[in-house]
Amino acid sequence: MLQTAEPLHQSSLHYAPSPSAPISTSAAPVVKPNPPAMTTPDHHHILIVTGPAGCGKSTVAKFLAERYSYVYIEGDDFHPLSNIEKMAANIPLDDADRWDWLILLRDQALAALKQGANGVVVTCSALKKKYRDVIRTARLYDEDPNASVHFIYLRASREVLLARVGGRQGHYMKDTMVTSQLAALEEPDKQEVERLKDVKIVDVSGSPLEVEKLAIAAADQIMADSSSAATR
Ligand SMILES: Nc1ncnc2c1ncn2[C@@H]1O[C@H](COP(=O)(O)OP(=O)(O)O)[C@@H](O)[C@H]1O
Ligand SMILES: O=C(O)[C@H](O)[C@@H](O)[C@H](O)[C@H](O)COP(=O)(O)O
Repeated sequence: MLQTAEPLHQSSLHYAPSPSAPISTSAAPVVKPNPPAMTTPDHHHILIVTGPAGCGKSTVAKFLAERYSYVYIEGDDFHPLSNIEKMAANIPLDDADRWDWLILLRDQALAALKQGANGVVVTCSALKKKYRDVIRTARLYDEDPNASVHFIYLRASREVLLARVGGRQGHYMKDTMVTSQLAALEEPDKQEVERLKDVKIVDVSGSPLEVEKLAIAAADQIMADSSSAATR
């Protein structure tokens, strides 16, 4: 469901059930996962699943939210109607269209933690570094000293994006938008990854099951790093 930007209310959040089976597509075999390695109850992670349209943000984020019993926030649900109309008309958003949306997603994640969520998974393309920086400001507004923002960037080729956006039914974002998404994209570079240490890059060219495994590895690493930092 799409909704215009509005303050957080319970119905806009998706509380995931306890960790259980992976979310599977009809094509993917259902394989029992190993139990989550660690869910670090003392740490409240905000996992932002990023990348251009069609890379698999919603698929991966739903899966992670279920696995770790985190709240799932679908970024597309928080666009103002004007943004949806633009994208549906094949007009790329610009910076001015995105700022309020990014701030809203940041605040929705913080509000979910304040309401008692263990952690939060948010989908947000966050195509440019300055957009990720807006979300990074969460720590300035956060009352919880154990909360932290992490980005899981889903890397995919143009061909993969085109195939996945093209294969998706009923979404306002059409494959004609992939070119503008890639033009705007600033992949997290070495400096951002090594200096800020809050980005994990996941290759999403494989099958849903392969991607699930890589996403779990990235999230488990985030949680392990937080635990070891806390004990230092
Ligand atoms: N690893 C994968 N392999 C094949 N298809 C995938 C994979 N991940 C997602 N998809 C499919 O690709 C389409 C786009 O995925 P979606 O999660 O909606 O991406 P995004 O949220 O980044 O736009 C959906 O139809 C989804 O089922
Ligand atoms: O699922 C998708 O296809 C994308 O998430 C898509 O809906 C769009 O990329 C973003 O919602 C915001 O737009 P920008 O990526 O242009 O900021």
